[in-house]
Amino acid sequence: MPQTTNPTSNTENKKEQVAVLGGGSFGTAITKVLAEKGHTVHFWMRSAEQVQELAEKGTNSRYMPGVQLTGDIRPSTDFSAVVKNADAVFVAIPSKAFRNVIREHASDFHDGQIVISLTKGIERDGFKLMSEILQEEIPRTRIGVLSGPNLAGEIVQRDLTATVIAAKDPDVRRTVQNLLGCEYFRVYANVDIYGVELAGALKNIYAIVAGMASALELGENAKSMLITRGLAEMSRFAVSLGANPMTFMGLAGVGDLVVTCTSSKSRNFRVGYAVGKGAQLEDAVAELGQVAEGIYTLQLVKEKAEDAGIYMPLVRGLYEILYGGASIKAVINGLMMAVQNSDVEFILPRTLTY
Ligand SMILES: NC(=O)c1ccc[n+]([C@@H]2O[C@H](COP(=O)([O-])OP(=O)(O)OC[C@H]3O[C@@H](n4cnc5c(N)ncnc54)[C@H](O)[C@@H]3O)[C@@H](O)[C@H]2O)c1
Ligand SMILES: O=P(O)(O)OC[C@H](O)CO
Repeated sequence: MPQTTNPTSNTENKKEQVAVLGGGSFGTAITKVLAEKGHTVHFWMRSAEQVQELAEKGTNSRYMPGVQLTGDIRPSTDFSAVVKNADAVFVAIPSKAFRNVIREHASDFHDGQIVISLTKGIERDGFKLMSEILQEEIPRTRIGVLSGPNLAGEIVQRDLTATVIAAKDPDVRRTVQNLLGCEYFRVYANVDIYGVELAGALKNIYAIVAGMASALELGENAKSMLITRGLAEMSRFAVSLGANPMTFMGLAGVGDLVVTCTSSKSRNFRVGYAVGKGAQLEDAVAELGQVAEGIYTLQLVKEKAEDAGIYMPLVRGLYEILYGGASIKAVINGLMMAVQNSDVEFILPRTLTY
């Protein structure tokens, strides 16, 4: 008989030793969730001042102003000490620095250790995702990625959300569900690491587009059209690179795309909004003071799509605006007047008449 009622919680409450690498907004948010679940969190930050502030006051005012962290949190600049005794390691280092940090400290990780990337970006050289970097630099570990509609500023307020752990090893998936799952944070599972990770990186591009549309007050219908065509475009791209299209139906796909394209709490959305209001890209990024991965992902995806012959009109249009000096109005007009084609190309193939 199919089960029609909710089973009781499958979350265990065993206390573990865990490590978080990266003292920015998301590293801080995940540290808070883990510490509130009772785990001992060894928290690596590169800034000695931030370590001191967290140790003395329980705050990270540079990245999470006004948020009090409680529980057994052990901040440190000593990478080796942080990683040494951890059963699982969560990595929240921006994509630009990710490989260097892992490579420099590769010998600190131990065989079979669980290492989970929280980073939503792509490496320029070779178009590598963070799980691929982990595989190359620390192949003795067990690798996974975590991605979903997870605005750090909401998680630290204990606002309800969910995420996805993608890993090949079922023990890694179960362990991460147990480590993080709680009354405000649910963890769903997937095996499509590449799809989950690509979805998290690609949605940042469309969040910039959506921020721009919001600044220009294009309307609610336009917002919906952009999100849906963004989904079509990102899944077309990911599938051509080997991801499973169904992943884009889940929290790491639609879920994350919707939140970042509709919320001014998203840094990528905010950059798009500022440019839509007339700011220069460099000024918008400087004003943000935090990472907006979509700026870099856009360049890499545009190049990759052109090399592979993948049709990505929103990516191309945004690139022309941000890096080619095109007017937003001309790009919108070009997009609206392009060949009208299939809605869902997995049902009705696109006609290649352009
Ligand atoms: N903030 C969110 O809501 C959120 C949610 C999910 C995923 N993410 C992803 O998490 C990753 C990290 O983003 P964030 O929001 O924490 O960024 P952030 O801008 O808030 O912080 C970046 C952190 O990285 C550190 N850092 C930068 N270069 C470093 C280096 N060379 N060595 C060591 N540390 C370095 C900075 O000191 C800072 O602590 C990004 O890929 C982002 O897409 C963020
Ligand atoms: O603030 P952003 O735009 O980096 O988005 C944060 C998270 O990825 C939302 O899930």
